[in-house]
Amino acid sequence: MLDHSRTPHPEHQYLDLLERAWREGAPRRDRTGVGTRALFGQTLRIDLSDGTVPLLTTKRVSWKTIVRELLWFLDGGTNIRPLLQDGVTIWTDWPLAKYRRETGEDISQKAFEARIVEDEAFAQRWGDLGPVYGAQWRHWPRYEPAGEADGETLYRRDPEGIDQITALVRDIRTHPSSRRLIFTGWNVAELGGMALPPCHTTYQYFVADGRLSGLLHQRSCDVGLGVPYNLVTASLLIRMLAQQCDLEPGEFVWFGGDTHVYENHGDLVAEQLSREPRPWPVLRFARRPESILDYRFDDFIIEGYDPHPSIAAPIAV
Ligand SMILES: Nc1nc(=O)c2c([nH]1)NC[C@@H]1CN(c3ccc(C(=O)N[C@@H](CCC(=O)O)C(=O)O)cc3)CN21
Ligand SMILES: O=c1ccn([C@H]2C[C@H](O)[C@@H](COP(=O)(O)O)O2)c(=O)[nH]1
Repeated sequence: MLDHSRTPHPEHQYLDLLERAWREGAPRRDRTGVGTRALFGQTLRIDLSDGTVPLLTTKRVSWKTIVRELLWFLDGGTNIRPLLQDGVTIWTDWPLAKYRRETGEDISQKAFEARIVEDEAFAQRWGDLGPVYGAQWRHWPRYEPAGEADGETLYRRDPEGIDQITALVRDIRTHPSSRRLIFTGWNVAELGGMALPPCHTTYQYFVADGRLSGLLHQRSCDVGLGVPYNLVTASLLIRMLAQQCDLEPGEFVWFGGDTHVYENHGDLVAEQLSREPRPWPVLRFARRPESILDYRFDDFIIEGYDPHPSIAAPIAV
């Protein structure tokens, strides 16, 4: 293995984490039954001020998938249909497993995905993940008193709920020194209805010297597969928020809770640690959209991404 400790490329922080989790992580029998090696409470610090984004170069990471997923979150989406219409299949496993379990039908992933795309009613019934990220970010449930009956107060659910994203942009603009610039998907009351409780749990922002920094608390971190996506999502958000609030990007601080490598990712670890990082690409925006909710796929221009080839690894469901 190469010595990743001496060179300054920021990707070495990720590679070191991958290596340490694999070598020193505590063996655990996890929910999926696959088994992991886990560290607890890990930090990465990534400078975004030069316009770069932490798209790993020691394997190809599909930034287009990440952009589409982020736009789906921001649109309040919780059904996999719009993702599949854009060719994004990373969320199919959960609805598929549920469908197979409840119907006993041994449908292939391809056939299931085709059916979700073709048949809207089928998608309504089987494509929803419950009140996951999009629902909490844009429509956190709120209840208002709606009269009384039999001496009990009745409550009506506000159909719009609380839009944490719009509120965040407003607060960054009006109160940049606030210590409450936070949004979260961790709605305790609704965790039970989610296909998967949020992994990239809580986002916090900080403005100083005209720069916007962001911190992500990720409670559960699949270092091999999920973290490379999560680093990009959080960085894109910082860039979008900065653009909307007329700030420059600052630093991205990643904080991982249960930070694990799956036992079946050994080949990925060995292959990836044998590779030298290349310069990170730069993100440019094609325009300045009206609001944080108006970004389109074509607004994201990634320049200078020249990664090593992708590395296939199994996902634990
Ligand atoms: N065990 C696990 N790890 C995760 O990272 C994860 C979950 N579950 N469940 C929810 C989401 C879904 N995410 C996923 C799902 C699949 C890939 C994946 O297979 N990525 C491949 C390429 C896939 C593609 O481009 O279509 C990769 O090489 O990164 C990554 C993240 C992240 N999350
Ligand atoms: O954005 C994501 C989503 C999921 N993950 C990983 C982390 C874990 O390996 C699983 C979730 O399982 P839990 O038992 O709910 O923790 O998915 C990720 O790294 N990033």
